[in-house]
Amino acid sequence: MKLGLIGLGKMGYNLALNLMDNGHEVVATDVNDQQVQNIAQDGASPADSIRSLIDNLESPRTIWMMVPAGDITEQVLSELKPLLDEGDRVIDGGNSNYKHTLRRAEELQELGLFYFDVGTSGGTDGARNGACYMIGGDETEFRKIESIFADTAIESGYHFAGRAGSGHFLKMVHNGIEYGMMQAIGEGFDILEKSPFDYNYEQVANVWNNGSVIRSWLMELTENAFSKDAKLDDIRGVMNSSGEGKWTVESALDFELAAPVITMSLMMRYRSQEDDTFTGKVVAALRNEFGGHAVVKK
Ligand SMILES: O=C(O)[C@H](O)[C@@H](O)[C@H](O)[C@H](O)COP(=O)(O)O
Repeated sequence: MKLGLIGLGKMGYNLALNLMDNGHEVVATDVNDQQVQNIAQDGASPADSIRSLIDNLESPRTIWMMVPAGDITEQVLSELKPLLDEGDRVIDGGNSNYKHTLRRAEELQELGLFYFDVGTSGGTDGARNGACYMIGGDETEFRKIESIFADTAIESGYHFAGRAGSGHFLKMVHNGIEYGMMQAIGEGFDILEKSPFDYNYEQVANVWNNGSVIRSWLMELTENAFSKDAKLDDIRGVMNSSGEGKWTVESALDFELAAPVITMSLMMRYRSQEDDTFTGKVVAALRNEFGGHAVVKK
């Protein structure tokens, strides 16, 4: 089918190529003109603005947004809304907070538009060669555009989860799990690193990928990383985060349930942003006060 794609970053560009490989016609735009020219050379119809993208599609239009979650998604949507006609469909393929998705879906519904939240996993390689989609929205309408997901997903790699919001909620929890799994892998290698043995981490990850209980894509990526830099000497252990883990923990708190692994993984990411902590200073000072225990001076 013919569809519009807004956002030609690492994910969007690869998705455009994937869609075209699978016989879909893509009208694409981005704030970066160079990316628009590049994708035109790769076979898409270039649009120099959102308005021109809309003008190049017939209603009911399908517009796939592959832009960063938050303010940018909000801006693109407010630019899009007045240009769309009743029955048009908007897909949010970013990692949006599901609460924002619920609000946006309602706002679009009032205008007679359909909103699909599509949590997309698998990174840039997935976007290019077969992604994993977690999809929320109107089911009848979803069935009309199902082919764009079926064709660009890995085999059995898309799931219609239910009403609007359910796709992004599912992706959020997926990412919470991702935090916990990565933290556990990191801690395991840290214990190996402090051990009296001299392990080769690439080989360790490799053997764990062959038949062990913890074999996984994350362990394959671990193996890749160690194959490039045996002790990861070139990078610092600063772990950034873009929100999904925090929202997962917020949901657990809202539901008053225990999610200690995901919560601690998130806290460890925050901790990694600081070289020293005030908490540590206070505890060290207290040990010194009550027991005369030594403190490490600056
Ligand atoms: O499933 C995926 O492909 C990932 O979850 C991806 O969507 C996520 O955005 C990044 O891994 C960064 O997430 P953090 O910045 O929160 O670590």
